[in-house]
Amino acid sequence: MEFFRLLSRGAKLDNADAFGRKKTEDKKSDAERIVRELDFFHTKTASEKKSSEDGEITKRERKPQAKIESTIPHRKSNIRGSDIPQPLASFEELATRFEVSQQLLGRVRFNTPTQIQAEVIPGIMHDRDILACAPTGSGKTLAYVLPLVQLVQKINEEKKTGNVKALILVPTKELATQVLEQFTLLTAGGRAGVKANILTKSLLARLTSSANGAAEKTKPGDVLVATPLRLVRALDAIELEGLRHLVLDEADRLFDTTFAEQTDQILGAIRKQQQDSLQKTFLSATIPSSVETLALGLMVDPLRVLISPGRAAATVDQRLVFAGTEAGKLLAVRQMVQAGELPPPALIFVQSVERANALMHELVYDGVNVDVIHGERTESQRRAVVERFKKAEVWVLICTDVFARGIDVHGVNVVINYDVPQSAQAYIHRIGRTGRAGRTGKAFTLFTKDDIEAVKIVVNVMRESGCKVEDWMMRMGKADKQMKKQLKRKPSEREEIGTQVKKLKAVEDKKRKEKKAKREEERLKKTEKKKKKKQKDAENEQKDADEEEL
Ligand SMILES: Nc1ncnc2c1ncn2[C@@H]1O[C@H](COP(=O)(O)OP(=O)(O)OP(=O)(O)O)[C@@H](O)[C@H]1O
Repeated sequence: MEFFRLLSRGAKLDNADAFGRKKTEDKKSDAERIVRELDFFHTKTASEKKSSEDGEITKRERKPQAKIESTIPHRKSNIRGSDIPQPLASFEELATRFEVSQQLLGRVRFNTPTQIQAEVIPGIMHDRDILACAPTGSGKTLAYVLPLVQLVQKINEEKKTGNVKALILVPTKELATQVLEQFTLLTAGGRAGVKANILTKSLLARLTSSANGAAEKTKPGDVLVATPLRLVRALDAIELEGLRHLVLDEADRLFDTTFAEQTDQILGAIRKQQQDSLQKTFLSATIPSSVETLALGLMVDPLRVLISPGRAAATVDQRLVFAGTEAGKLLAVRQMVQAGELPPPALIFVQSVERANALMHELVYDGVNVDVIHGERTESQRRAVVERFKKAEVWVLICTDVFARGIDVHGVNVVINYDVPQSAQAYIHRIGRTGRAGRTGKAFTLFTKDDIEAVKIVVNVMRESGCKVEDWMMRMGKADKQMKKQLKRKPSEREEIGTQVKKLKAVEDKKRKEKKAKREEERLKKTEKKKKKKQKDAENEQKDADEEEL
């Protein structure tokens, strides 16, 4: 049973009303009921999987459901599931425990695994399904890229088919590029016997013509990194038989309303074509309980790794700034620029494309080295902007939520939420663009008197993350549930950015036009005067000539 059909009956908890669900229904019991019905990957029949630690091959019967059997409370992370593998103390340990080659280990640029890597890497090496939640910037990408390179290398050594062995699904093209970069690094650009590709427009075209017999055979690569919409278009052209690993990076985003239908189609196609058992890894810095229930329902005997769930990265210093009005927000940003409180690289998040463009015009007017990224820019424009931002050719990047997830730009110092984000998840991901990989960063959220409800959500995250919360913030109370849903669905209505400036400009323009008209009038008068004088002179000359003749 496809999860989308089930979702449309009620498990799409974040946007339940859009699916016609009664508001009063109990989310949790609904999701649990759906999970009971779900058998997406036919996992209820016991399947045997290989597991190899210390070179030893063991056979294990996989269990059908998300059964929490043990927890290890002494670990800093909260990891649950049966037969929990030992965490990884060092990358070197991979050589002895899982026969990972020194060449591959040599390409890892770090000495010690992060907490999430310590748990997820052995989990994937043991062929376990994993649901992982860990803060932004904690190294979740390497946690799956490293073991997958090793495992796919092994598969290729045994039998090279050219089919996809590992599929990585991500919500944006920028994130896909970033993930591919990690694969490229660890596979030495494909020289290590594993070829990774992004599903680009041109690869999609080649795959489609090759499937239609119109062009020579094209293979997608051993590892394919794709965004949902493009992958849906490629489904008929890709052989998924032999697919052994599936990763949903930013899993909660892939299950939300924007992508749910496409993710469902992809999972349906995998189920149809893929014969062997499939190892699944779902990760995000935010996994709401509804998504957790749903994800666990798609897994077999999963490991659930929860590191500071629902919290923003502890390395981000979070501040709230009351700006009074929309015009006050612009003024606040201008003051920050002048006071040097926006050391580059910096990101400014707004809630819409129009607002991103408007804010950019304002800051360009002030001489700030700024650019903009949003969903209405072309793919090549987006790529170029990210490149320029990474090279510090752009100091301040204004973005919509397209840039909020997964993007890892070295050393972003400050994130400004020019518009208060619409959910706790959006807030956590946006501010997580700074304070990454152990570095510190600052996040400012500007708000007006109309943002009080949305700010309550931010205050709650701040409190949960252990941030200093002032008394006045505590007195705001909790956000209303209904309000939260409403906010998630639709951003707040706001006065246009730069309205005040526009008014001033309009007055100036009017004055300028009046001056110009006056100058023109004077010029015309002068010309007329000159003309008349010329005419008079000519008449006088004629008169003189006539008199001389007489
Ligand atoms: N073991 C490690 N030690 C130090 N730095 C690391 C380690 N592993 C990864 N990093 C670095 O940490 C940064 C963040 O990693 P990554 O982008 O994978 O984070 P993430 O957890 O996926 O974040 P997000 O939730 O925002 O997507 C990257 O620059 C990466 O190179």
